[in-house]
Amino acid sequence: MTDTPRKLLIVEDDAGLQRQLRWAYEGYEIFVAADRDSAITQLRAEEPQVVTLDLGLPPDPDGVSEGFATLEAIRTLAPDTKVIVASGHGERDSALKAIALGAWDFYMKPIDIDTLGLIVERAFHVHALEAENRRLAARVEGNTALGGMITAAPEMLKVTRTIERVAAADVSVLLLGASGTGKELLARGLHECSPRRDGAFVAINCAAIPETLLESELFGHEKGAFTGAVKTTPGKIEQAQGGTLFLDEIGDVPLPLQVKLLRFLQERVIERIGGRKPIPVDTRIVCATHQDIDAMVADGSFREDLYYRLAEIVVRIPSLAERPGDPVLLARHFLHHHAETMHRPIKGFSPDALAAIDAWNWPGNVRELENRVKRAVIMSDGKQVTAADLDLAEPDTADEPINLKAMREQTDRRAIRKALARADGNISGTARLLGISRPTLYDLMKNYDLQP
Ligand SMILES: Nc1ncnc2c1ncn2[C@@H]1O[C@H](COP(=O)(O)OP(=O)(O)OP(=O)(O)O)[C@@H](O)[C@H]1O
Repeated sequence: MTDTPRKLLIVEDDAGLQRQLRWAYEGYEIFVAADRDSAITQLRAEEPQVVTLDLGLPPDPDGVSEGFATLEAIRTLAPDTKVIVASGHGERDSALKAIALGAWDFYMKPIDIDTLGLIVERAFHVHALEAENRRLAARVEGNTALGGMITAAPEMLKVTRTIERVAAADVSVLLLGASGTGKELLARGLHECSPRRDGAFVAINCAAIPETLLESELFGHEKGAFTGAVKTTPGKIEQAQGGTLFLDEIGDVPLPLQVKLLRFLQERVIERIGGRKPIPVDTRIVCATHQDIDAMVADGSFREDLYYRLAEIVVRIPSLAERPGDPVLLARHFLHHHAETMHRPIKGFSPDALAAIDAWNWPGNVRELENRVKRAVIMSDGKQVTAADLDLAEPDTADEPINLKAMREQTDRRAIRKALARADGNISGTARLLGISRPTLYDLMKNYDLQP
C-alpha cells in the first residue's frame, strides 16, 4: 500500500517505561519525547503516523492538563496522526475525554506490551488505509480533465488537450470512437471551453430517431406542415443558436437528409418543414460516429462534400481497453460516486475485483464499466465489491485461446493495438514501443489484419 517508513512517537516521561517501550516493538522507527515541547518538535521533524501519549506529563505529571494540551497540539498540527493515550488507574474518564478530543484509542496502565502492541499495529493499519484513500481521492480529482472527464492515460490526455486547443477556433470537429468511449462528454467539454460556452449545448443522437422524424427533429416544422404538426416547433439546429450542436452517430443520417444538412452548412440558414422563410442560424457543429466513416465515404453511403464540412478536425478516441490504468481509475470513481448517492457503506474493491477490472476487455467501454459498478454497488453485501458482484468472476473460457500459438497471437494483437494507440497510429513510433523493426511490425499487422 505504501513504502513510507512506519514511525512511532512515544510521549512518556517515565525513563523506565520509555526504555521498556522503546524495545517493545519491531518494524517501526521509534522516537521518544518526555514532554510537550519535545513531542511537538519530534512530530514536526518526523511526522510519525502513530503517537502513544501519556496524559501525565511534566510540569503536571500527576494531572492530565499537559497531556490534553499535547493532544490538542498534535490534532492541530497533524490531524491524520493516530494518537493512543495512556491513562493510569482511576483515569478512565480522562481517557474517554481524550477520545472525545480526537484521540484514536486509549489503553490503561500498567502497560501490557502485547495488548498495546496490537492497538499500535491496528493504528498503523488504519492510518495507511486512510492515507491510501486520500491519495486515490486526490488522484481522481487530479485526473479530472476536460468537462469532468476522468483519465490518467496519456492516450486520452492527448485527446483532451487537442479538444481544448481546437475549442477556441470555430472549426467543425468529428469525434471517432466506439460506443461509450466518452464522445458526448468530450463534445460537451469542447463546448464549455469554447467562446460559445454561454450558448446552449444541444445534442441529438441521429441513430436513435426514426428516419421519418429526424428531419423534423433537426430542422423543426411549422404548424400544419404534416399530420400531427399541431404547433410550430423549432428544430435542434435552431435551438443551438449561438451555441454548439452535437450530432451523435452522424453516420446514420440518411442520404437525402445529408444533402439538407450540407446546404445548411454552406449557407448557414435553415427552413423549417412547411416553412417558407429562411432562418439564419449561427451554431458550431461537433459530430461523432462509431462507424468507419472513411469506408462509408468510399462506398458512397456518406457524402464526401458533407464529410469535409463536418470533419475539419478529426479526433480519434481510444477505447477503454487502449487506455491502460483507466478502467481501475474510473471504476474507483464510479464506486465512490454511486456508493455515496445510494448511501451504501461500500469502501472499495476486493483484490480479485481489481484484477478482473484490469483483465476485462470492456467492449462497452466506460458506459459498460459504469453500469457494472453501479449494479455491483446495489448488489454487494460486503464493504468491498468483489469480481462476482461485477459479474466478472468467471474467466471467459469461451474466449480463451486453446493453444500456445493462439494465445501468443492474442497477446501480440493486444500489445500492437495498445502500442498503436499510444503512438497515435505512427508506425515507427509503434515499432519503437514494441522493440521490433518496422518491417516486422508491418508483417505482424498484415498477418493479424490490423490497421494503423
Ligand atoms: N473519462 C470519463 N470520465 C468519466 N465519465 C465518463 C468518461 N467517459 C465516459 N464517461 C461516462 O460514460 C457514459 C458514456 O459516455 P458518452 O455518452 O460520452 O459516450 P459516447 O461515446 O458518446 O457513447 P455513444 O456513442 O454510445 O453515445 C456517460 O455517462 C459519460 O458521462
